[in-house]
Amino acid sequence: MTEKTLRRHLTESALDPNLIFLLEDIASACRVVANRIRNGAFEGNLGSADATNVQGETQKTLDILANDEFERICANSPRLAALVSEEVEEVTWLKEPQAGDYLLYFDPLDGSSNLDVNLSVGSIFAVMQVQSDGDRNVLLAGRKQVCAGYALYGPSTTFVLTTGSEVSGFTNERGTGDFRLTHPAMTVPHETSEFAINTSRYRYWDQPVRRYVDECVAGEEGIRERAFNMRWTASMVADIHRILTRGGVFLYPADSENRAAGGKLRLMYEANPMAMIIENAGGVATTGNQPILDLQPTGPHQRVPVIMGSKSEVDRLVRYHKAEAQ
Ligand SMILES: O=P(O)(O)OC[C@H]1O[C@](O)(COP(=O)(O)O)[C@@H](O)[C@@H]1O
Ligand SMILES: [Mg+2]
Ligand SMILES: [Mg+2]
Repeated sequence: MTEKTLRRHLTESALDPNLIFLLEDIASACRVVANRIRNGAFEGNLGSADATNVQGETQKTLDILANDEFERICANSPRLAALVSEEVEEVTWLKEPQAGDYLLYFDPLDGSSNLDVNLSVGSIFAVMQVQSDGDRNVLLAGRKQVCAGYALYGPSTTFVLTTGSEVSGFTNERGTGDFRLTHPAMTVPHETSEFAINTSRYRYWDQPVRRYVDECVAGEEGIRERAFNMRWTASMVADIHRILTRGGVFLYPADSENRAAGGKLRLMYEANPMAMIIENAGGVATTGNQPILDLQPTGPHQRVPVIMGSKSEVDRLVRYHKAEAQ
């Protein structure tokens, strides 16, 4: 472990000072959200709010509070032009956009069904840039992300960030409140014997996903000739953090039940940021048929199929999808 704080890590980088400003605001928002979650039971903030979001999902009180904290804190950033949040239908414009201004995409609270049972949740974010003066197009492909990250509110609060190449993990220190670099240069091992998928959806799956999972479950007797383990936390942040730490493959594929909606997870503030992190850590992120980061978005709340993690397993899943398509 190094003594380096997130602030030092950012100020020693070659990043635009306005982006550093924004990233420090995002980290502050995550710190505040962590406290709101920790004190949720005392402040009467567990449970559902009397509202649904743009995806028709019941909002938790903390979904709304977390969104408000992100908005309140990040609105300070002088070159932040717009916010795209899971919890807000319309894009929130903060200023007249100028080329190079920043666009923040975020899922303020991910895995919020875990809140009431005191399991891990997180926040996910990505930053892109306005392409030209006056351009209000926020539907940019994930390859244009200038940075992406997440906070995991688990036994400790962890902040994971990539600004282009390396993926760095910071742990929030009680007392000082600093995020300290505890996991430099995180990498996803290429090989793994662990998969993550909600297996209660087996009846809806397409053949390539069934084939893959059936072969894993067959263990030593099957064609994989080894035992596989399965983990599913129902919080993408927690599952991806485990995969960044010890490898694995995460699947929320298109299936017969969610296909009409495009999938389950949202492209702009779930799939894209996690895909950038996984790719920069040496993993692979795909819909099954194409790299997530190459998708041309069609809407700010678009849903997509997601398969990401250790290269050898994701490559295998892509092969199974190709074989099915032939
Ligand atoms: O309940 P399911 O179908 O297993 O879905 C779990 C998935 O849904 C999500 O909770 C969606 O995120 P939100 O809580 O932000 O809506 C992911 O984090 C997770 O991977
Ligand atoms: Mg989410
Ligand atoms: Mg959410």
